[in-house]
Amino acid sequence: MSSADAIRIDGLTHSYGETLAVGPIDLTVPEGEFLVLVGASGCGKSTLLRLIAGFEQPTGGSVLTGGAKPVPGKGAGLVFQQPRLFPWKTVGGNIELALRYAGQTVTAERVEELLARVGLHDVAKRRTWQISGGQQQRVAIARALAVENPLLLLDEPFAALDALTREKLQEDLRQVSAATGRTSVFVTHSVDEAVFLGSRVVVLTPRPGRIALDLKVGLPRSGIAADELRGLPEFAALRAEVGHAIRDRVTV
Ligand SMILES: Nc1ncnc2c1ncn2[C@@H]1O[C@H](COP(=O)(O)OP(=O)(O)OP(=O)(O)O)[C@@H](O)[C@H]1O
Repeated sequence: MSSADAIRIDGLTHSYGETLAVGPIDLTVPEGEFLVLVGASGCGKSTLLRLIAGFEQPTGGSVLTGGAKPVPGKGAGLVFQQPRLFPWKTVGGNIELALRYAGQTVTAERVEELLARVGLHDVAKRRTWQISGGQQQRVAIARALAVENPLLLLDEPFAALDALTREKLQEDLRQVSAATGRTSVFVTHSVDEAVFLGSRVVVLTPRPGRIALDLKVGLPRSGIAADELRGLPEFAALRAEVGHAIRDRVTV
């Protein structure tokens, strides 16, 4: 494993009972990459993410993050489809908990700085139910960034949001990613989202999930407006390539 590899997956398989859900998969993710896993429903994207987070143990092969076996709850910042904030805490209180859990110094400045990073201002004292769903998901991302682990794992974090909010969060996450350089693995069903966010897109086959396409996305990572990016001919070409790779393998 090169020291610059954030994730290394070798001969990975995962079965639920008799059913092979994932693999075999070999995949190496260098530091700083924004990897998007995309594929049809049930192809094993979430399983693969849970294996990288250490929540599940592989039934075959190995997963290493930062050169070691992932430790559940410690190895990465995690964001799920639902924000999963603590409703009895304020917005700031939720960030404080994450900082404390990560063994970091808790200051009001640090909390504000993390919230500002995801575009939130003056909400630290509010209750989580006093902010919108999109804002709650921003808090969840800020909480994941509070963990100073370089790995960020996101499982369809924008799937439950309306289209406009989703686009705004995609745009902001792209900027956060460019600014922090965190190695990220992002799971989605959306081809558009995959190409918009990823520096690399991996398409999985229907179960068992194997790598059908592993594509480097050479689009600019910063300094370009979302509309301009989506309007590039290269964007359309990548979208078509990823879309074909998914459709070619799905029988309906
Ligand atoms: N805990 C479990 N026990 C048994 N089978 C499971 C379990 N979790 C997932 N599976 C099965 O493994 C396969 C992969 O599931 P997984 O949730 O990883 O896919 P996915 O690509 O993330 O799906 P979706 O996009 O619909 O969320 C599916 O067939 C699913 O039914």
